[in-house]
Amino acid sequence: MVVDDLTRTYGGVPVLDSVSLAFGSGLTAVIGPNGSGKSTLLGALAGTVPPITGEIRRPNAEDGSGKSIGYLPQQVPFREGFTARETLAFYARLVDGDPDAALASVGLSDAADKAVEDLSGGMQRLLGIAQAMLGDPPLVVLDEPASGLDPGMRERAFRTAATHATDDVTVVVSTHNLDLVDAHADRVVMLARGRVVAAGDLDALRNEYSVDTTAALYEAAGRDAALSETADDGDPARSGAAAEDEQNMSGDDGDRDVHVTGVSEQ
Ligand SMILES: Nc1ncnc2c1ncn2[C@@H]1O[C@H](COP(=O)(O)OP(=O)(O)OP(=O)(O)O)[C@@H](O)[C@H]1O
Repeated sequence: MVVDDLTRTYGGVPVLDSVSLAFGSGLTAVIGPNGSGKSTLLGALAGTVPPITGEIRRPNAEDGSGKSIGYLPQQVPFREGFTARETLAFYARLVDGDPDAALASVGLSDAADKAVEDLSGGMQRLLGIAQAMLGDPPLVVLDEPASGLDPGMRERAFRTAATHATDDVTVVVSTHNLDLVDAHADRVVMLARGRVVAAGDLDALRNEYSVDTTAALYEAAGRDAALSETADDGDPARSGAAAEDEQNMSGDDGDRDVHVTGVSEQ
């Protein structure tokens, strides 16, 4: 999947600013501070947020007829009065999926006959993940799948997402749970103020920044982005990377505002 020069504004204010990315198969985690544009990017990937400018090219379902995108939005409005199994069965009929297998994949088999309104918030989240994955779409977009879940359930949600992310399937999740990114993600996109500040293979990025964890990467890339912004404030014509190199005179690769490996800003 390719995102090419995507810009989205609200009220004239850019929320995503010239974002270009290429997503490979596997699990990509989109991270960044509150309000950095993660949900907007995921909505754009899922097709619910139309870009103002730019383009998104998505993978198609294998035979061109199945579900091509599975999407878990931040809020899932399930219809009250139906059980978890009935809810998934409704969607499963549309895409030739198996509701019981989907419930089992997120550990909800025992809750199959509970009405959705009687499920806890976390269980509803897991049901949303199962619904997004029904029909095995080649692209699954999960907006904060671990939000509101206890540690065990968070782990399960990410494991389910990672298991689903095969050579043929691209799974994109947004999250603030950086330990789960360490444990499960193949690639990372970090946003700050609507811009990509780091993107690529997680191991390669950790190497590049000489850090061991995604939390440390988050700090380092955030610091670099802030430096770039300060430099840009002084002279908008200068790139952040160039300004930073001038500041620290390090003479390294000068590539610190955008990292290109696997998931890449193009
Ligand atoms: N429908 C909308 N109308 C107006 N502004 C919006 C809308 N959706 C998002 N925004 C603004 O866009 C910015 C980015 O929001 P977004 O939800 O994409 O960030 P986020 O990184 O997902 O944040 P969080 O981590 O808090 O979920 C915020 O300033 C938000 O107020």
